[in-house]
Amino acid sequence: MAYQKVEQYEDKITSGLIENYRESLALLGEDPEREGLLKTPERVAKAMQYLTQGYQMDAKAILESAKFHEDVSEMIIVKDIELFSMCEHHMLPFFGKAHIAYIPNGYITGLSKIARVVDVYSRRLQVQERLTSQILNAIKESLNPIGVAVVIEAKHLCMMMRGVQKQNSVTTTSAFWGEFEKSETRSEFTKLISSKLS
Ligand SMILES: Nc1nc2c(ncn2[C@@H]2O[C@H](COP(=O)(O)OP(=O)(O)OP(=O)(O)O)[C@@H](O)[C@H]2O)c(=O)[nH]1
Ligand SMILES: [Zn+2]
Repeated sequence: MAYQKVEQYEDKITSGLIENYRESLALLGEDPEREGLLKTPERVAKAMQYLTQGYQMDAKAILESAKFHEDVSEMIIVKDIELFSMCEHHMLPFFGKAHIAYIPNGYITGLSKIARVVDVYSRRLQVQERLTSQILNAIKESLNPIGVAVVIEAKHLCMMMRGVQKQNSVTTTSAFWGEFEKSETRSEFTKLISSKLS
């Protein structure tokens, strides 16, 4: 019964979005009834729901679902994690890579969970700075590590295909906590994320 109610609620949201996109097409000067656009409002509604599904996800639950006791005290780095998000100002994509490190304090998490946390926060309307700090905070609060570092490099379509129209600028944001606030730990991390696998 409860499940049915959730389903009905989700259907209502989807049909509301479809109606809105149909109207938007007309307002933009298109004919929503022409063949190629008939299913477009539905496709866009589904795409937008997919791209914002992070609101329904719990980063800490994901990290804790594969939390293992392990006496490791070395830096663990997962780098070059692709990310696709949408800027909250223009609802246009920004995309790039995240590099994440933590130093465990008795607990590690599954490596894939680190990449999943990136998806949880990037599949929302975002600014790159907040995305960076939300990832850091989730790891910090779930694993209670000795330190966490997050660096994100991204290109923003709102700066490329409109507005200032700069095609090559890359924005780098970073957040460091704990041991990574020390310059030697931070530089070891920076050195390791810049090295290429051969
Ligand atoms: N700090 C930050 N700014 C962002 C991000 N994504 C987009 N922006 C910026 O948000 C700003 C919004 O500025 P506004 O002046 O309100 O919007 P606008 O008139 O569309 O600005 P222009 O893009 O300069 O044409 C722009 O400078 C964007 O480049 C982000 O992730 N972080
Ligand atoms: Zn933007």
